[in-house]
Amino acid sequence: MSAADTVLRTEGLTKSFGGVHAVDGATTEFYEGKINGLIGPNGSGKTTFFNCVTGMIRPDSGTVTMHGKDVTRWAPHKIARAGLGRSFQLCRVFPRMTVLENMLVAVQPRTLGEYLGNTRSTETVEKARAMLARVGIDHLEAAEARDISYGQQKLLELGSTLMTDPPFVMLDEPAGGVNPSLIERIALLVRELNDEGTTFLIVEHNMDLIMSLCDHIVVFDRGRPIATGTPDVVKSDPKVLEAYLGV
Ligand SMILES: Nc1ncnc2c1ncn2[C@@H]1O[C@H](COP(=O)(O)OP(=O)(O)OP(=O)(O)O)[C@@H](O)[C@H]1O
Repeated sequence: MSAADTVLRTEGLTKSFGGVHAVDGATTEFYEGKINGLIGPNGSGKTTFFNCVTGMIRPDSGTVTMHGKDVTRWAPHKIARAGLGRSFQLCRVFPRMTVLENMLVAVQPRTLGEYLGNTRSTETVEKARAMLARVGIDHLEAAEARDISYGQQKLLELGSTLMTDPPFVMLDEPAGGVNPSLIERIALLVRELNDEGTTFLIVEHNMDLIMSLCDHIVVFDRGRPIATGTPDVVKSDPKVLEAYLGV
């Protein structure tokens, strides 16, 4: 694939914590219009990589290019404005707000009236309801977020991430702690959105999900990629087996 197809590129990305090289000179490419996956054994640096790319932590060195723009060390909100939506490994919702309110706070007020009145336009509320229906939790709109299941909270977080129509979405362990039927729903939604043009980068432990969903996979070990390619290519790479099984 050519540089024009690249949605995200890192070069020599490095982040250490004390003596631990969490991300160690990682040069990677992820592609526009694809469902990209990032996998690797525990502690291989996936979340640190994710956080460096999304601006949550500052890399020590290296560069991050998104949609052709150098976004290295940009603040998370600025990266979000440049078209990145993201979800968190540990689900982030506002527990005492209702499901619908959680969806609405994902969108900035668009008029002074909305801002001052702390209200949202009918159009925004309709969009929030439609998105809740899409992720399958519209029947829970009046419930407080803390009262719905963890899997439903993950769907809520995903729905709120999608409220701003980001062209590129990064998901950190969307299936973690989620029951199989909700995992299937997440997979279906990712596929549908991808068909509609949204690019994904998914960090995930659930190998079946990654292998069935992704077009392009990067495998991390000790803070850097050791294999890249289609699911079939990485599945049969001896370096990947070695990293996972320690053989
Ligand atoms: N804030 C931190 N302070 C110190 N060490 C850290 C910190 N964050 C990560 N590490 C270390 O960096 C390494 C990479 O961790 P990271 O969480 O990025 O890996 P991971 O591949 O996401 O792991 P997992 O699959 O278990 O979530 C690990 O050795 C971890 O202990």
